[in-house]
Amino acid sequence: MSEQTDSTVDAEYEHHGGFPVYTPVKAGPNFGRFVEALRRLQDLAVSTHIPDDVVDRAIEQAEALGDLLEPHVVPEGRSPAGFNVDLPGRGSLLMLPWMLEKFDAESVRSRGTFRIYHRGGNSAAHGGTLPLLFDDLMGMVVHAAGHPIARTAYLHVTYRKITPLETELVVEGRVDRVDGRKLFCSAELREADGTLLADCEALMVQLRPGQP
Ligand SMILES: CCCCCCCCCCCCCCCC(=O)SCCNC(=O)CCNC(=O)[C@H](O)C(C)(C)COP(=O)(O)OP(=O)(O)OC[C@H]1O[C@@H](n2cnc3c(N)ncnc32)[C@H](O)[C@@H]1OP(=O)(O)O
Repeated sequence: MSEQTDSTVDAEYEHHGGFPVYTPVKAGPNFGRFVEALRRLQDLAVSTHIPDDVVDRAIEQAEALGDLLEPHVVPEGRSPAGFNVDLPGRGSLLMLPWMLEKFDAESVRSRGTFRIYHRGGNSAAHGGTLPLLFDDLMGMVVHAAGHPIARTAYLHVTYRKITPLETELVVEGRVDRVDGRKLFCSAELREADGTLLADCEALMVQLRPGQP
């Protein structure tokens, strides 16, 4: 997405608080592969015990990669990262690398796995990675249901069972109730066979004009 300068394109944008107007920045053909290569590095960074000489070579190569990328830094909203729905995690390295499979006013559903770099204790997904999944989902739920951008006021996650790594899981959420600016949302994380792993209740609050 990039900042939109033509204010006539979306007159509704006055309702999106202080958010800038975004338009899609399409990822190039190899951008998904680039992000996946970085995710693989994250998996390896938390699951290897490498000898010092390999650490030194890895630092050299990682720093060289940083130098290659640095000149291409752009302002928020002008990178393809995070806004390409045909890529896992919409092409964002921060987001869970999941694929959207339903996005409409009724609900938003996505499917994917927690990876090695999401590992918490004893091979379960780290407890902090579930709120990340749910919070990002709630942003999409609000948008899919046709509401202006809202911010998360609270996000209550209930952990029902250990969330496994490298296992295909499904998350689905929806807006349950609207009360003025308040959108009460819920979501569940399940295994492929429907077993409930965690659920979430969130309050999303629509922003006032200019609100950050
Ligand atoms: C065409 C379009 C294309 C768009 C295409 C792009 C899509 C691109 C999507 C990007 C999507 C970004 C999604 C961001 C998702 C995050 O926000 S993630 C960041 C985590 N959240 C934050 O940082 C939020 C920080 N907190 C805040 O900014 C403010 O506290 C809030 C949440 C905006 C609320 O503040 P406020 O506006 O001053 O609200 P306030 O008047 O105090 O309260 C309003 C109502 O909510 C209630 N309330 C507020 N907080 C709570 C609470 N914690 N518990 C219970 N009740 C509460 C109040 O009691 C009040 O109720 P009523 O009296 O009206 O009944």
